[in-house]
Amino acid sequence: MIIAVDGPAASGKGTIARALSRHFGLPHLDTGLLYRAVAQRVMAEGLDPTREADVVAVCDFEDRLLEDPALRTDEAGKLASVVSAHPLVRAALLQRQRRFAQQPGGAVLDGRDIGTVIAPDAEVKLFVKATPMIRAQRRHSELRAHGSKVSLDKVLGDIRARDDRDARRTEAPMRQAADAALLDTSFLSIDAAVQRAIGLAEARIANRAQT
Ligand SMILES: Nc1ncnc2c1ncn2[C@@H]1O[C@H](COP(=O)(O)OP(=O)(O)O)[C@@H](O)[C@H]1O
Ligand SMILES: Nc1ccn([C@@H]2O[C@H](COP(=O)(O)OP(=O)(O)O)[C@@H](O)[C@H]2O)c(=O)n1
Repeated sequence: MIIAVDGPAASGKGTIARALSRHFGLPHLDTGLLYRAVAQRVMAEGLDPTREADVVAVCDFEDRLLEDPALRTDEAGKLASVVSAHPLVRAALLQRQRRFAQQPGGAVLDGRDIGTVIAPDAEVKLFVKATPMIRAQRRHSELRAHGSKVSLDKVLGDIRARDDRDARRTEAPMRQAADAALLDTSFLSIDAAVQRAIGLAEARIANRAQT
């Protein structure tokens, strides 16, 4: 069984995807980390992120890079959304994600285009959203907890710019798949959002078993 969880920054999709992975006993891939890893290599090697061919050249990296805490910074997230707009960068990361999705027994993946491009046949698809201000507050607390002094206004501005870039790009833009269930976490606690996601997933699974 493949579970696809998509949505914008700090909507709670990673929290939900990890909880679904535990609940159903499936391996989980945070696909945003792949783009963050590419961004990290672009920074480390002093490359120009707008030069598609140069970025493609750093798309082949080992899994252990995904554990680097530097990938979690705001800069890496922002640059990830610049490099992820290049069609050839997306193509270079596609098979890695499909292989993970199609492993025997299934998997949970979260990102922007899992339900639309990576695993369009996923049995369960969720699109997680929350208002930009609530997402900015969540990301702001997270960054503050890691020692950043960034202001809420700056985080909100970055989130809006990233939403815009991710939704407007021509290749695999962020959007809700036609058959994805929408989950608005704006006014839900983490526990409530997770319970709602498990309920939606189980309803989908039961529904498919009947048809
Ligand atoms: N429903 C929620 N209510 C409050 N905080 C949440 C909720 N869901 C997630 N968070 C917190 O918001 C931050 C971003 O969540 P995360 O799951 O990493 O989002 P995403 O993967 O969409 O970027 C984390 O600090 C997480 O603990
Ligand atoms: N499947 C995916 C996942 C992430 N991304 C890009 O990678 C960036 C960082 O993704 P992320 O999921 O780590 O970001 P957060 O939602 O955690 O802030 C996004 O803004 C997208 O531009 C993508 O294009 N496709």
